[in-house]
Amino acid sequence: MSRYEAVSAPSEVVRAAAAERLAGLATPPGALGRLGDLAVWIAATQSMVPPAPVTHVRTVIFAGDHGVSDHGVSAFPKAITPAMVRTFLMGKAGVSVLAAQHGVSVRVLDLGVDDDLEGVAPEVTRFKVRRGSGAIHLEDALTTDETLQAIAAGETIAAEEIAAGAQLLISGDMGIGNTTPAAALIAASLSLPAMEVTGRGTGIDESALAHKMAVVQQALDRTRERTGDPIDTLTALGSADLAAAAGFMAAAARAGVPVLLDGVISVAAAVMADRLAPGAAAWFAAGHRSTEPAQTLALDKLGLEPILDVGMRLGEGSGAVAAVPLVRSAALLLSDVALLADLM
Ligand SMILES: Cc1cc2ncn([C@H]3O[C@H](COP(=O)(O)O)[C@@H](O)[C@H]3O)c2cc1C
Ligand SMILES: O=C(O)c1cccnc1
Repeated sequence: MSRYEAVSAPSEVVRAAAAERLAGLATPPGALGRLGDLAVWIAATQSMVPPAPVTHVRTVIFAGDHGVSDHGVSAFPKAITPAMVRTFLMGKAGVSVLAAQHGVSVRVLDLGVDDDLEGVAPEVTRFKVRRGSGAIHLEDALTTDETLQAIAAGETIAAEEIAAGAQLLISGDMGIGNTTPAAALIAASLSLPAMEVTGRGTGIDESALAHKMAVVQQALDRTRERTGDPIDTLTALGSADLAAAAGFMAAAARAGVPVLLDGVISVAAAVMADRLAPGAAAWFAAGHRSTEPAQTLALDKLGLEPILDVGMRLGEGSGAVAAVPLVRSAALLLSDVALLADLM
């Protein structure tokens, strides 16, 4: 199936040329630290040395509800999900404020919110697959057809964002309960037990955390035979919003457009994208480290070191958007700092 075709990495020749330019800048070797690595990565993804300024950054928030949210895994009720979709549309969410400050566009899409979102613009629900997903410890999240529909939606959305000029894409999330399927997808993909991946999400207490771990473990035990395949894994343990985010990232990588990852939901989608399109992770950078344990475990597996580590655990794409100024600075340093050889 073509969906599982490997993705070629950013050009090694360009990467080497970018590394050579970095080494020749009028700075001591290594003095730019991780900004230097980031600059080399951006240049390689652009296939351009020096890299172009990263002006067009676009965020897509994939919204959806999760059957598990009725089973004591979150500190909040699922009615928050449609309320937050309306808040993104008003430009008043956490990510909205950061994105406005940094000149990043935000588009929110309802893939599976358990509400008909009456009165919102039709383009918000254009890709809706269903209302809510199955409670993954008891039943599959989706049917196979729904998973394929959601992945295809994500691919279309990526193509639209790229056609609109995106040089860097961010996937954000909104959906009460979504840290549970995100942890389950990461556990299934990395062969880890629930105990290692499950975190507090919106801030559950000790006893709710023990219960959430049991829910994740039950979901893993229920589906163990089917998680060798990424589409089956998304059907069993994911959701429409997570499958669409995975399709979005896989399509970005195939198109040669870099993606800046956010917290545990975004990184779970990235793990799935790298399974759907092996090698896709070479097109991803990690915006920040979330407090969710699964996110760090998955970033290690993908070989990614987060840019920021400031204790954020919001989701929505916020940690990635907060890192955008550093990505921009990295590209600009590699293009605009003098070469030491030109000074002497
Ligand atoms: C007001 C509010 C705004 C949010 N924005 C993102 N999330 C984040 O928290 C939720 C995931 O955590 P859990 O799995 O514990 O429910 C998701 O909605 C995620 O997008 C929010 C959560 C709340 C309550
Ligand atoms: O890691 C995240 O992005 C996250 C953590 C908790 C709740 N929502 C999102």
